[in-house]
Amino acid sequence: FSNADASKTIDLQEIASEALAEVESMLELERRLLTKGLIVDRGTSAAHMHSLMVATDSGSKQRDSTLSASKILIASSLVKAKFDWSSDEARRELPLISLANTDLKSSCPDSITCLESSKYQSIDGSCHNQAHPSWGKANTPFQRILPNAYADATRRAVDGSELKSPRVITTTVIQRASRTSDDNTLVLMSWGQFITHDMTKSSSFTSADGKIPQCCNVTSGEPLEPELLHPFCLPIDIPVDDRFYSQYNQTCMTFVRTNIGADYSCSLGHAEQLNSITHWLDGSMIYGSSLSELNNLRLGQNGTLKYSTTDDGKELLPLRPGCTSSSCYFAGDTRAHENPQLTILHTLMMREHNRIARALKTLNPLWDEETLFQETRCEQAMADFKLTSSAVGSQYNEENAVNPSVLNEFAAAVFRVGHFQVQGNLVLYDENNQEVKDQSFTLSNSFFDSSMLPQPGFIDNAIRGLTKQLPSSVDVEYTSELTNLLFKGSNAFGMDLVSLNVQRGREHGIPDYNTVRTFCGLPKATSFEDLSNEIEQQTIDNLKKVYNSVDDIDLYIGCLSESSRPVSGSVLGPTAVCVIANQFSVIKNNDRYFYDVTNQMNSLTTGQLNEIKKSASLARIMCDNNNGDVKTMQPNAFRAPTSNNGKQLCSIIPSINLDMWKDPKAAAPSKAAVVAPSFILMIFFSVNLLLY
Ligand code: HEM
Repeated sequence: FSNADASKTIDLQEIASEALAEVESMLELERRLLTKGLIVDRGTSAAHMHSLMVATDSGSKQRDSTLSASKILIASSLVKAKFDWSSDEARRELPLISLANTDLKSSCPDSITCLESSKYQSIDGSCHNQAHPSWGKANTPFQRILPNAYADATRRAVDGSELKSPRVITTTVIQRASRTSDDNTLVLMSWGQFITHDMTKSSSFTSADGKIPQCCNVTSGEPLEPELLHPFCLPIDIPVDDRFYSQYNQTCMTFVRTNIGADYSCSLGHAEQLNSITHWLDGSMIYGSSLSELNNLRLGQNGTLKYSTTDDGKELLPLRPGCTSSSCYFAGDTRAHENPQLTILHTLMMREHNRIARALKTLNPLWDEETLFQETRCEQAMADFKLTSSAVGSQYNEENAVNPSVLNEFAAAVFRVGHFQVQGNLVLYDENNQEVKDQSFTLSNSFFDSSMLPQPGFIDNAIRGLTKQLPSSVDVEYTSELTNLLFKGSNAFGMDLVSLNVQRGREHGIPDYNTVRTFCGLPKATSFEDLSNEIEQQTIDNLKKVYNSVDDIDLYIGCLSESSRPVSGSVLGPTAVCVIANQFSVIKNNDRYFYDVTNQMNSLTTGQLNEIKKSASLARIMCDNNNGDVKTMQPNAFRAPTSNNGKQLCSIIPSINLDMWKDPKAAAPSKAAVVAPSFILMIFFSVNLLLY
């Protein structure tokens, strides 16, 4: 090793055996906890709903990956300790130690082989880049802009002490929501969530039978005794005098760590959290991230997706067989029914897919089911979401491509700032723009409840609400529906999303705000006062109460605090804009299947590309796929209807001319008719977020 003490030697096999034994004893502890019932079971309300958000269908695969990575991680720590390496030395030296000749070899991820270059992108996101087939694949690790900031199991304050409980950060820094945006509509928020669910899902560790460990004593509301704590638990302390939870005697909020994965190089080194869905903007929330999910969603007729119907024949998402709960719909992402607006977006996209599949069938009657499905999968999303791209499209160069994976800083901290836009009360409007009082609802009463969707008028009234109601506007102001009542179900209290976000960032070892801010080109702050250009004084005063040093601020909290002074033309501050722009640029520029790439065998024709750029819009999707009563829409649905974005009749909002996809040979798709299979989801949104 380049810097190791040559007098020290290590027996790697011995270390491997020690690591295997340590994981075995962890599993033994888990078995004992399970027999005591320390798992989150159905019906335990907030914790159960949270587990729906963070558990995954591929749980057992992820569990195996986590256990394997844990063995490698433990072995790495043992080697680091033996050589007395600093974190920097360990980061440099450990990846040089191969595990090929040890018992840990079987813990390394299997390598992936690709078919010859494929016309359609794979459903699990693999093989976009033949030389790096795992890039962007589901169940592979996040990447990072900056090295992780672990002290031990989480991040600590710079003086080595424990950081204050995330709940104390919430109650000190976060204020009650009171202000709304002037010019955006609530669909901007919902779209942000929809895009998130295309790109990232940090799934929590589950037991062998797919259940999330319970990390608090559910009877007393207190922390569990240490010997009863599952090794993947990292519960959040709630102070006894908490302004809300004290009335329910809750001093503990359950929290389970994210699954991890090892590097494909099969060497020692740190582990990284896994993204359990494809990293690409490929519509995985519509189509799933695995073949089994996709097969379960396809109808197998004319390229369409499965659906259920209302009494009057309107298509809704398909229903899980035998389901009796209030959230029985399924889509490509398990979080689809987390709130009714999100379920509506999923419904619109499923309808749009089926609308396009039927239109392509009419245009090209000889296309078989598979061709219709694949062409629609590509075409639908491209047509649905107009991206800002150059008029001449872009070029993909495989040799220069870099890893496009989702950034851990983005997923575990920065993009979560979108939560501030959430409204606690959702207002629905009828065709006369009058509130429909008996259908308007609060978020806390509708988490994972999509039973309203089949009600007459509900979807159309909700579409009008989404495109009329204004999102909450101010950074450190949150609705209490999220900070006290998240996933409350029928209980009196729920969880706190801000605490979960802060804890998730620390658990993922996300660097502090000042470090990332400096990476983004802002001056490094040496005192809290140095933040005054980006953060309001009142917020700085509150930050000082909960952080000892300006180098301790959680990235998510720093980015939230910044957005009271957004960069010109954006709703976000400079650090958030920098990380988000970095993320979308890396995903777009390294995707062979991106819709506007013009130099691939499967690229769109110029005519098709122009058609999409000219005419694709969310307004059009809403016009085409509502229940029949939405007759007008502002052309830019993300912006409030104003004089230069006034409501128009749906009939005059531009729509894509699908004749461009007519296959001249009719019997089989010609190259010209093969649509570059990439999705256009994000820039539509991110441009709004960054620039508006
Ligand atoms: C009603 C609206 C929303 C609710 C109830 C909600 C709730 C949640 C919850 C419970 C988590 C997981 C927390 C954890 O345990 O780590 C989460 C994660 C996340 N949310 Fe939201 N969210 C909403 C809207 C949004 C919006 C509008 C955005 C962005 C514009 C967003 C971005 C994210 C991101 C990036 C993650 C991390 C995803 C991952 O990697 O797992 N969310 N959200």
